[in-house]
Amino acid sequence: MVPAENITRPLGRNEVIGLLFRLTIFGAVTYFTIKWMVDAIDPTRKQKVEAQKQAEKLMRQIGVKNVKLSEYEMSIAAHLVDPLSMQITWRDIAGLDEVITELKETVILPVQKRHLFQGSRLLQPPKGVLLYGPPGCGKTLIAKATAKEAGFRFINLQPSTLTDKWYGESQKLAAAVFSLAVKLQPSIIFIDEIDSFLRSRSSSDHEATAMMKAQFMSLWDGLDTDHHCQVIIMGATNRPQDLDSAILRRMPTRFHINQPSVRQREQILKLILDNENVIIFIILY
Ligand SMILES: Nc1ncnc2c1ncn2[C@@H]1O[C@H](COP(=O)(O)OP(=O)(O)OP(=O)(O)O)[C@@H](O)[C@H]1O
Repeated sequence: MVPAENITRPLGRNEVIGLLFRLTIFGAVTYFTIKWMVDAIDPTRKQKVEAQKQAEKLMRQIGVKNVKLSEYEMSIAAHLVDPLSMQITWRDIAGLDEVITELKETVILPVQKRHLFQGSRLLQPPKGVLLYGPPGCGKTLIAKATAKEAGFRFINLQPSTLTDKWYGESQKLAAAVFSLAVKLQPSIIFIDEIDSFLRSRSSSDHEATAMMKAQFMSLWDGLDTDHHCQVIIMGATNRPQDLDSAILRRMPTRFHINQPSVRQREQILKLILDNENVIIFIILY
């Protein structure tokens, strides 16, 4: 039997410290055990670690220092394109001079010569640019050359990057796309086949997909309200008719990259064959 005086006796100072110490140790062990278990059962853990390493490498390569990134931003940063590896310039595109001139005037100049355009709300660079037209006609080429020539950071966003099976994770990744682009500005978020990701909303959409689309649009609006923000979303699609009308509204600057005409084909062939040793055989009958 416990003597009555031991039950009611207040704890001494050393006992309180000992108890707190044991509780702290217990809490820490529990926390790390649960964290280890969650990591062990997460099949995407390895991918995340790889993405983090890739992101750190790319950030060093593009010379970004003293920018602290969250875990989600790191996942997105793995899709940054190293400008040194990006070789495409305007000179690598043939037959699209008009599109290039318009892109320079409406997208690049307002960012590069910001001080000249500051007073006007109408002359601000667009927050959304859409390149549309049949496959293989140079949309991706134009997006890469724009980033290279303008000196923008280029986030090549694969829609699959944003899909995560854990509830709420996709929204955090979508938010990270924008916060990362703002941290690295001036930057271009390029979404190839944007229709597959931001197609017209329908009642058959999964709840998580619908929420992500809505969040993506509200984050996009956030860019629009901040006139000093130098982030441009550039989308490319073969099927503009499938895009959500709310997305189309956010991409007021659109370029139709159509199939090249005969003259344009000639220019493309000339460019491609420029550095090749071509022997032309003329067979005379
Ligand atoms: N105007 C052009 N000048 C030079 N090369 C071109 C041009 N258009 C297309 N090409 C060539 O075709 C290839 C495919 O172009 P690109 O990937 O930009 O097409 P796309 O429109 O983005 O296609 P998709 O819709 O299938 O993604 C390029 O890598 C390039 O070699």
